[in-house]
Amino acid sequence: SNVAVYWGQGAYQQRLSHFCEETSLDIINLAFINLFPSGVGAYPGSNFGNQCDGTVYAGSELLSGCHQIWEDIPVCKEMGKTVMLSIGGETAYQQLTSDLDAIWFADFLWYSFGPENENYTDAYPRPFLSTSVDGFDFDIEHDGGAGYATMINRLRSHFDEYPDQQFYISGAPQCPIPDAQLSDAISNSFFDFIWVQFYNTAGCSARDYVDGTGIFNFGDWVDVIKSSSNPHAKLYVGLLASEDAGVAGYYLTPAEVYPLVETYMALYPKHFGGIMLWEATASENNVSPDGLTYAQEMKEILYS
Ligand SMILES: CNC(=O)NC(=N)Nc1ccccc1
Repeated sequence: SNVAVYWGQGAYQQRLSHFCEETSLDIINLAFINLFPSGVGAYPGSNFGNQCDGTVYAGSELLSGCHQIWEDIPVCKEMGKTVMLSIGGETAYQQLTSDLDAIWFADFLWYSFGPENENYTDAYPRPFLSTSVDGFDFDIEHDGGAGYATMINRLRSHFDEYPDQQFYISGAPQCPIPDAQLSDAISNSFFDFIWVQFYNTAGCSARDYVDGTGIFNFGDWVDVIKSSSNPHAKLYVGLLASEDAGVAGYYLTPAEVYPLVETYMALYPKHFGGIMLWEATASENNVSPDGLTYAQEMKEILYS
């Protein structure tokens, strides 16, 4: 099973290739396309922290100088990594106000960040030049609901145009069921991976499992997946990669993670996909007494 990490919002983070050389990482979510288009024809905005050179496409907040990323995605692919582009995050403006918006946004993401198509190079920018991402992740933290199923179904119709290539859709709901932002999309469009953020909502978190409080609801999420558009989607346990990576109190030490993973990997072998971590730099800076980063500790647990 896999270790997935978010990269792009880490403090003083190293460039992407540094993490793609990390054998413990399988899937890397580039965070984030953080601003949605203001309307059909408008560009979305992006933010990758300390990366890129600060230039944007005229009249937009879409970064146009992400040289480290366009140089490193091919390295990541050579290393066998799956590179996803993550939409959303914590920032303000993310709303799909109509199906036309959803379709425009999906087309923009596909022609700008998917496989290069010479029929569209003058109509859409190529922020990562000719290199393509392997799919799109939805980290929708508010204003979700309608529109996402339309957007994802549109993306999947584009995926179908490349039958010999694998493209993926993933989502990062909070642990309460139904997730206010993504439950409609999960029911009505095909997800390959669902990584639940079991680290910022009391009552259903991984911390609850360890403390014997609340009800860690991985099993209920398996039921959500079984009745979704893709009953075979893989479900990941989302965790914080260090004490200070998110809301205080939700971090689990590797020793605390071990029994949770052993239990749920055994209970749900068909759906258990692995572990998702927020986020890459926090993991890098969280080295255990035996010298392993948190992600390396997670990989050891998955293969124990
Ligand atoms: C998958 N997305 C996230 O995990 N976002 C996230 N953890 N945002 C956040 C970062 C720092 C403090 C609180 C929340």
